[in-house]
Amino acid sequence: KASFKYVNYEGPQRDLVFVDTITGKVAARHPQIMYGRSLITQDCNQKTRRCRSVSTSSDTISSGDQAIDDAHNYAIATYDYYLNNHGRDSIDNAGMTLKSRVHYSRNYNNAFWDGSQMTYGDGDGVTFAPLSQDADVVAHELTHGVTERSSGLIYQNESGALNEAWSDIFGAMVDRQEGAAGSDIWLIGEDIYTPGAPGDALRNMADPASMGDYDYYPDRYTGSSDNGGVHWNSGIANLAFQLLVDGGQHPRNKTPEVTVTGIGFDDAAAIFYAANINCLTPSSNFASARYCTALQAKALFDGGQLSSDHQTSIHLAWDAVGVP
Ligand SMILES: Cc1cccc(C(=O)O)c1OC(=O)C1CC1
Ligand SMILES: [Zn+2]
Repeated sequence: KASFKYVNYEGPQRDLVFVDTITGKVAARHPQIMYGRSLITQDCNQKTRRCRSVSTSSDTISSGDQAIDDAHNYAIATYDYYLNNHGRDSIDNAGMTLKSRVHYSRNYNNAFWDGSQMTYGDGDGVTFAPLSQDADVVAHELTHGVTERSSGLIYQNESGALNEAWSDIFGAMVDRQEGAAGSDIWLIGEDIYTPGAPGDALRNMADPASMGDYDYYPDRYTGSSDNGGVHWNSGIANLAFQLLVDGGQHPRNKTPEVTVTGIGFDDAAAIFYAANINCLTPSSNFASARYCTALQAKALFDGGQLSSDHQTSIHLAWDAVGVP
């Protein structure tokens, strides 16, 4: 049976979307509300101020500068991902203009969301190539904006690791939409990290420890570096998401051995998106993430058999990474 319920997302336009309660996917959007992408992409020309606008096109561009084109075009891809899969109209769910700045500073090995825009360095050519040149990086930065406007997860310690993980998770989902397949989906920054050394990545969601990150809650980092390990402990939630999608066991044989039944990309992403906008709060920790993802599985799939199967998989995925 296919039943529909309309979900009234918050936001000035009060978007109305119809969610299929069996699949959890957006089935239809309110016909009267117009959706239009709005973008501004700027070239900072290796400076950090007075960047000049190079495009305000709502469609893809080909300026000849790959850093500019990728920042602009991957922002469009990320906007489309959130609208088509989750019924969200931009970062604020009210059509906010997506602002990006590229060629920021000199040899800048960084990309960041600053509360109102995405900014990408060119990298130093050794550690990083220009950082907008990977779809998962652009979607990662834009998702920091989504998280800031929804759960507001504080960027330190456990809430900060969840903030980072949600950005990697939706970065992977957009990478997949743009053509990544198989294990490449789970590599973060693979197109821009160490351009001279193929095959590595900034992070690996399916085996975080292979890139030096944490993959098991009892072993988590509890120091103060990296804002309390936000880019390191994110591996714990990243791995939980990958196991929820694909099924299987922890890649480094933890005891007790846990085997997860996968539920696929669409349902896992719907549940994690709903947790961010409906349940997680600024100070949520890993235990809250377990609670919220299980709760949203029940809410999205209406408490039926599919819902209980999904809840079982969610609990096993968090068990597998040692989250209580
Ligand atoms: C390269 C970099 C440095 C510091 C913070 C971030 C950050 O945005 O958290 C960052 O970008 C990423 O992690 C994106 C995913 C590759
Ligand atoms: Zn980040």
